[in-house]
Amino acid sequence: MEGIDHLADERNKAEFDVEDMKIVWAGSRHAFEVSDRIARLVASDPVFEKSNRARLSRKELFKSTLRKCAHAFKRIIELRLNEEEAGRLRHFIDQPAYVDLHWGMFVPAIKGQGTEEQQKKWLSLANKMQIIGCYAQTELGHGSNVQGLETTATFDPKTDEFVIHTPTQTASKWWPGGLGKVSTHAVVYARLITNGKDYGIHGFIVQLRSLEDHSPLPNITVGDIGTKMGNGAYNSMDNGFLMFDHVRIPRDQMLMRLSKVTREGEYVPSDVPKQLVYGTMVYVRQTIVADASNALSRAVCIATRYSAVRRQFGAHNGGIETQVIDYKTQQNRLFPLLASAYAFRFVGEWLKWLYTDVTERLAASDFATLPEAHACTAGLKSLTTTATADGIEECRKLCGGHGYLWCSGLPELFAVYVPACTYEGDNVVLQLQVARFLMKTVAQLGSGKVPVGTTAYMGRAAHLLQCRSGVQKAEDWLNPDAVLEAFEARALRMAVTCAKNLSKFENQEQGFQELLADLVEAAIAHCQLIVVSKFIAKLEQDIGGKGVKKQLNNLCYIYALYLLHKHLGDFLSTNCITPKQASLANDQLRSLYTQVRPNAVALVDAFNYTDHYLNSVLGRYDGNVYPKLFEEAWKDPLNDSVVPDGYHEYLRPVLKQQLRTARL
Ligand SMILES: CCCCCCCCCCCCCCC/C=C/C(=O)SCCNC(=O)CCNC(=O)[C@H](O)C(C)(C)COP(=O)(O)OP(=O)(O)OC[C@H]1O[C@@H](n2cnc3c(N)ncnc32)[C@H](O)[C@@H]1OP(=O)(O)O
Ligand SMILES: Cc1cc2nc3c(=O)[nH]c(=O)nc-3n(C[C@H](O)[C@H](O)[C@H](O)COP(=O)(O)OP(=O)(O)OC[C@H]3O[C@@H](n4cnc5c(N)ncnc54)[C@H](O)[C@@H]3O)c2cc1C
Repeated sequence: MEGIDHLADERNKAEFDVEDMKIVWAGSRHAFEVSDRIARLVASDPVFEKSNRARLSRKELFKSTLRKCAHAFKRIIELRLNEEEAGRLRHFIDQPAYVDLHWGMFVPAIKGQGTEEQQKKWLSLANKMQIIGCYAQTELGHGSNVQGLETTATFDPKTDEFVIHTPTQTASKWWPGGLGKVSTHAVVYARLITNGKDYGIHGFIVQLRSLEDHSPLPNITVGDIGTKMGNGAYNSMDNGFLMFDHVRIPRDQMLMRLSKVTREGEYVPSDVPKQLVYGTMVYVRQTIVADASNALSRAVCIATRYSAVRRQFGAHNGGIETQVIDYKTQQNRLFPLLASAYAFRFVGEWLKWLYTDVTERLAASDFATLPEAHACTAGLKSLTTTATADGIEECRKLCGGHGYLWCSGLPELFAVYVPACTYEGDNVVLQLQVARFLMKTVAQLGSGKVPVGTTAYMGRAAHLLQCRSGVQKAEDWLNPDAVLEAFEARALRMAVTCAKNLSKFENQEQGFQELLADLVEAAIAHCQLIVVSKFIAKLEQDIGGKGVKKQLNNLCYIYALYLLHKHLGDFLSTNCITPKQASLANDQLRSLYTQVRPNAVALVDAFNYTDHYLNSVLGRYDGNVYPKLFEEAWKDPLNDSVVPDGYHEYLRPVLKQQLRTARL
């Protein structure tokens, strides 16, 4: 059976050019070539082997992670990989590690919040990994409420130093990745106190461990917070705790790009918005949105290939059974996830553009788009990670019993991914930031201030608050204007209803707390509109390749109409559409599933994932699932011996006892 492509028939059915779709998925031919080359490099290197991760103890897993990171760094230098190539290398190695926080948060925090002088000093060390850093913000007692952090940094003018201190147990840093066992340094967020006054949260570079023997420096207590969910999974990461007992650092280790403390201890506030201290989180939230499509597409690739291999029922007169992918229920669960993976890819591309744009504006002291960038990164991070985590679990169920096996690749993917709903901001807390932004925008309607960017639609409130959908037949739901109008009207009406309900309260903050659940729903409706509109905008671009646009078109409308179906209550209760129009949307959705069906396997092939990256017996490229499931089963340590360890101590006596009882 080796060498046979069990999915060849599926691939032959495709009505579009997979190679062209690979370019669209990657973003450009260049991006495709880099990804393809680096993925193969990783797959062919035995050090990056990962199929045995579940069987390693925590210590073995951690050590193997250190080995992989060291080897990766060596390869980066040997092969002179540039930043883009190094990023792909880390991605395809596919093992959470301290380097994610070093490159993903420590370095960006210094870039964003350090002065030029500080950047010169610390980045030259960090870039060569002569120091390794993490991002130490969250404490045992506070994560979401950043303003509630308790760690203090008190300026001592006598010595020109800050004294970093953990005043209570709840003030202990708790969770930072890379902190537990690896980082030599951290950007520590603490309350700045000078001349007896508390100036709130600021970032400080603090050395934690000796660069000679790696032992913690005096008055620093540091360690790993313990094993996390899932075998393998995120346990390769040393999330840590950290306590300071009056640790002294030089004044110039406060990150001083935004605000400063002078030699005399005077606090010089920044002339830019103080929220820029949150800049690293905005950056990482943007990367998390881009990454959501990776995780979801991976799960969808496994579930789609396996659904084409797996057969149940439907055999007549000894014929073959039905492929489970042909069941409409399977399609109704799987294809919206396939469409979501593509949707998140394109909204991720757009968000990257928005982030670059706001960064350029900030450099030119234009802060006008910062609130929108914050709302978009927060809201889309929340929306895409929630949908991806739920989607991975749905893919596991789509694979039936075998999806529950570790070797399906899905349990570990879920366990690694699901904390994305919490880190970089709890997903509910983040949607509430969007809700605050929306309430402000609604309050300004009619004031002459024209909403722009992703809230531009609110400027057409007069129309959107009273319009009725013109859809009369199922195909009308393929009209971008009809879809956009329904999503815009729903989002606006939900936001306006919240604003109206809010205005009934004398105390606005009390009203906000009372209406939290409705506000989150309104924020989600707004974020879904962004994703739908960016997918539609993508279709308006010049996309070449045989049949590619047609497939993307189908996926775009599956995504939109699936959301419409899922949130039908919103659309009906806001009178944006009628029950008849909802039923037509459903008809159209079923028709789209039929059109996608012959292309499904090719649409996941377009992700161009190697078997190494997928690490899934069910998602193998060749579909040769059953013999490989046996191979994996035989590798399990329980099958090392025919009679298990413990038989003589614990099984035999029980069996014998039962036998004796039966004879009596
Ligand atoms: C070469 C190899 C490369 C390898 C690269 C690898 C890359 C991969 C990296 C990915 C790694 C991922 C690993 C995960 C690691 C996880 C890390 C973490 O989790 S770090 C900790 C994250 N913590 C949080 O996210 C905390 C969440 N809380 C908050 O963000 C905020 O406190 C809040 C948003 C809840 C606001 O709280 P609140 O008290 O209401 O607000 P404030 O008073 O502080 O401010 C209100 C004011 O500010 C505006 N605001 C808030 N946040 C921002 C922001 N980020 N940007 C701009 N503006 C912001 C807010 O809208 C209010 O505005 P106003 O006008 O006053 O209404
Ligand atoms: C795997 C992982 C890695 C991490 N890495 C890092 C790191 O590198 N560096 C770092 O500093 N931190 C890190 N964190 C911490 C992370 O950022 C926080 O856990 C996260 O911000 C959530 O904060 P919390 O734990 O305080 O949750 P809480 O705020 O305690 O949330 C608990 C519940 O309360 C609800 N809730 C909280 N506030 C509100 C509100 N205002 N309104 C309504 N509901 C609310 C939430 O929705 C949630 O349901 C990591 C966490 C994890 C899980």
